[in-house]
Amino acid sequence: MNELSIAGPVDTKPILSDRKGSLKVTITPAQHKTLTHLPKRPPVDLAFTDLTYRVQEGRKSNVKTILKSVSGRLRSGELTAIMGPSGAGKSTLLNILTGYKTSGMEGSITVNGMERNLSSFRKLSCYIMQDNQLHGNLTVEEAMSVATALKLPTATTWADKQEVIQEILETLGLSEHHKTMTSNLSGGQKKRLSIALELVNNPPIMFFDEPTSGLDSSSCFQCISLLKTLARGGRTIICTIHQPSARLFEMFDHLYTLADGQCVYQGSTGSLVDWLGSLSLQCPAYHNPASFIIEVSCGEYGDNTGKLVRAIDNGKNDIRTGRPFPESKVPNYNNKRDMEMSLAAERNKNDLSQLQDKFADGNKDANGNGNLHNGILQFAANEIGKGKGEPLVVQMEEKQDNVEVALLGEEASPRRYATSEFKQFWVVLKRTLLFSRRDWTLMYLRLFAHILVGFLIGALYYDIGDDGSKVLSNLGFLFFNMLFLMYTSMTITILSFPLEMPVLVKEHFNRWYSLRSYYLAITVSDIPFQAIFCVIYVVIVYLLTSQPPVWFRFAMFLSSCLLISFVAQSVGLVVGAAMNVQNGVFLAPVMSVPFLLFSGFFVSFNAIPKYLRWITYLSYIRYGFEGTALATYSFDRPKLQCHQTYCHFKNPETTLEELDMIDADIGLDIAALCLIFVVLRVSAFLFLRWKLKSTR
Ligand SMILES: Nc1ncnc2c1ncn2[C@@H]1O[C@H](COP(=O)(O)OP(=O)(O)OP(=O)(O)O)[C@@H](O)[C@H]1O
Repeated sequence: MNELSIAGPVDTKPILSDRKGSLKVTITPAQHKTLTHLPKRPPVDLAFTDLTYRVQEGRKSNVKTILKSVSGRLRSGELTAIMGPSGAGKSTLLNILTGYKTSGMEGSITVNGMERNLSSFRKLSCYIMQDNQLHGNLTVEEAMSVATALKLPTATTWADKQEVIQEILETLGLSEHHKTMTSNLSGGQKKRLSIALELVNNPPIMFFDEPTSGLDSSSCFQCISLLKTLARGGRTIICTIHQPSARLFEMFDHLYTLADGQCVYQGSTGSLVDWLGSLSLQCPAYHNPASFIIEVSCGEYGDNTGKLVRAIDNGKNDIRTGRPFPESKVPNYNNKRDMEMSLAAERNKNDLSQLQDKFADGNKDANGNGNLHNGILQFAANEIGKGKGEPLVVQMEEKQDNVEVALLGEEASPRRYATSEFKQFWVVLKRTLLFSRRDWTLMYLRLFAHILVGFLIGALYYDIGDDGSKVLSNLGFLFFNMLFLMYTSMTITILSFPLEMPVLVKEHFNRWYSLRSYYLAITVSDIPFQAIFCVIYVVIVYLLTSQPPVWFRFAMFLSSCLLISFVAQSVGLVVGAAMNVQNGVFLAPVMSVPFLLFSGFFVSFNAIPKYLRWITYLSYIRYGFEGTALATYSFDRPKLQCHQTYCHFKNPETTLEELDMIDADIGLDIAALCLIFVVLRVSAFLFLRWKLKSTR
């Protein structure tokens, strides 16, 4: 006999059997799950009035208006869908509301009736972008630990953080996957993890860009159910969505529809069909209302956009309330009954939030979802009917006060981030070191390449270091070292760094850490690995090629090689920060060619035309090559051995004269490399900052 056990929200334990008695379904009561350990945050209503957004296209005079004086109001405790045909301006509106885009915008955005302060608003909100942007090399648990370490105040104890993680993972159905690598999660699980990470500090406003994209219908349902549960907990949940199924559509509380940058509908999803009908736009029977409004917006039933925009006053009206807004901070009730009704609805939201666990669990069962949902709504409706009017005035006033205090508190706080910059640096550093350890390409392939090439070079130039007849080959060896160290450290950074960008954009925007802490952490994190690989390579080639066995010469040789690899890594960072992988992989080697040509190996300094000599001063390869050449041949090195009748370069000074390095100073070479290193690292930071701003 098959037995199917469903951990459901129902308190009874019915046993269902088919007629033959072959299937037994046991519904066991679920654990009571609530997000009780999350920090308390105020409910937030967001309103925007006469919002216009313009971009400049091509020439300066060509201005395109994407949003045309739209208004709207998004309430706490509601799940809002922003819908519209492709190109209507949904993502643009979302980007403006989140504060992701700020330039080119006109109009007003208010938070709980007060003009939005972007800085404090960003602390109250989070933006979950379409493509999840997760680090694949972390387990769910590790990702959550990083989020709690960065997003919760440092004073929060380890045990409390663990409680928060446990609670969120359980509520979002991820606890059994806590050891799974993020890269191995399914699409729906990745989406839930993205939400879980942002839920850590319990932001009262959550924005989602197409949360259901790429998910199958069951995962879509789970995802929207989850968003609805979050909304029922008093949060303001706003998402853009492309034509949801009728089942999904019903789950949204509030619909905001755009067409050609204007609002064509704002109100409850349930009122949509009637409202369109009142404007002589009859939704055919059994037709999905979501599809119908999109078809109407696309002009499939004639040009109705103007009519709809006028009827809804471009978003100033709301079909539910029929009242214009934004409303004043203290609601302007017409009479006592209006006030009581409104407050009862407010309280009802709180009642519903107590049921969020039941709703969430119910969604796990694809068959039972709808009924459960209706059941909860029915329960809520009954609760409204019970009329607990008298104490509500006090409740509401308290809520108003709390909102203001909380918002003012956030605004008054000078801190942009929950933790100190040092803590951010430390957490990001530990996370980056963990990635590096797990990244096969970054670690083991790189180590293998250094050892393999080291032995290959050692075999090719075996024992030539002290042979007066092979000095030219030895110079070739010195130059090749520069080439190898430069390319390995540069390309790995060019390839890996741009892949980090989307995660950086998301986490930095959602106030996980400052760019400075992040940059410092990634700068520091790769230095030890690069240093170890470089030391291994240099030891192998130095010994196999029989370079002078003198400690101070080895130290100078190694220092030059280390600095070259650090500088090349910095070039990789600049290129990786400024451009994408394709452009970087092509441009960085091409841009290195002049530096290689002017390194002093192909043409000595005096032979270079005077007007081109300045390039040699910029060539870090020159300083590295000069450093290793001086470490090998300078400092009164005794004459080399000569096994032939005549060795022109038997005297090391002859080699230095030939290279125009007789007066060169290794101290200057090392100082120049250090200076170039610092300049490049600062430039990479500035490029990164510019890139973060320009992507917005
Ligand atoms: N920087 C820009 N320069 C020029 N046009 C832009 C720019 N950004 C957006 N647009 C245009 O604005 C319009 C709205 O874009 P948006 O991405 O907001 O649409 P959308 O409703 O989200 O579309 P979709 O559903 O296809 O993602 C589109 O016509 C788009 O081409």
